[in-house]
Amino acid sequence: MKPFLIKVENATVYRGDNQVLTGINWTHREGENWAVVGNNGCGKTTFMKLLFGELLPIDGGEVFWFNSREWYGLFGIRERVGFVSAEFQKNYDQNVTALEVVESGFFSSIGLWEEVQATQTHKAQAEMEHLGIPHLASRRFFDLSYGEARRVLLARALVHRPQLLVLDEPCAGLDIPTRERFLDSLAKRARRMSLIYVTHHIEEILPAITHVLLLKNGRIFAAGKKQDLLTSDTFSEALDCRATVQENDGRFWITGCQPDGAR
Ligand SMILES: Nc1ncnc2c1ncn2[C@@H]1O[C@H](COP(=O)(O)OP(=O)(O)OP(=O)(O)O)[C@@H](O)[C@H]1O
Repeated sequence: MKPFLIKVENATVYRGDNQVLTGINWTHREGENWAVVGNNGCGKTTFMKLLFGELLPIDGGEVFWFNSREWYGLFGIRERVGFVSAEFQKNYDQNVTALEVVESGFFSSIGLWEEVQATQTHKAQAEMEHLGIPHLASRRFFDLSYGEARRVLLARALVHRPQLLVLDEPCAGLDIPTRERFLDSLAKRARRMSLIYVTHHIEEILPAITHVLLLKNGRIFAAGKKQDLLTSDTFSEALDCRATVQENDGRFWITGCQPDGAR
């Protein structure tokens, strides 16, 4: 059996007084790429925060990283796991430039507290070029449109070549050409890193994604191989609607949905 990247054992997670996740058992092994799908409020972002070490389980639940049963340490996790989340968009200083945001990816920090080497600046510029945003480099991050800022954060996550990249709805707010450009660059990277990709839109699930985790009301509804789970019946039950799922050229689409329950 291949080594695990993340193993979650019996994790129950509270946020405030809300029990958001209950009894989660899940393992991500090397060579797998996962999509995480579920309705609003089912606990996807909470689950991502658990995987990134930002939230901890209670009642004896545990999370382990990189095939070790020791506490990996937040710094160790940040070094090897890239995270793209809309929340980062709010946390940056008003005067920081887009290039500086990308450079901060080398230090897994929000903001720049260490001196940036010339080679790091070149890599950050190359990453922006690759994502089609070199023209944003000297703009204030704070002034960028939502979609522009999202692409800068993608460059930030990719620049330090993480072993595992966690993306929480990375394409939300992107126009279709930008989304497809991003997915294309992600598909190329997926050969060299593992992915966990949270989305509401199954058409974003790339051929490189091998497994799907369906969350429902804070519990795992189903987890397994993509081909087994991306079906109309499973989706209808997981999302509480009558959905029609179709595959086209390695991508999946919901071509019809009646929001009146699965049955
Ligand atoms: N800081 C918090 N304090 C209390 N409850 C919270 C907090 N953050 C989230 N929740 C609640 O936890 C539940 C799950 O939230 P979460 O953001 O994980 O869901 P999600 O599946 O990512 O939703 P969406 O698809 O809408 O982004 C929601 O009911 C939410 O209201």
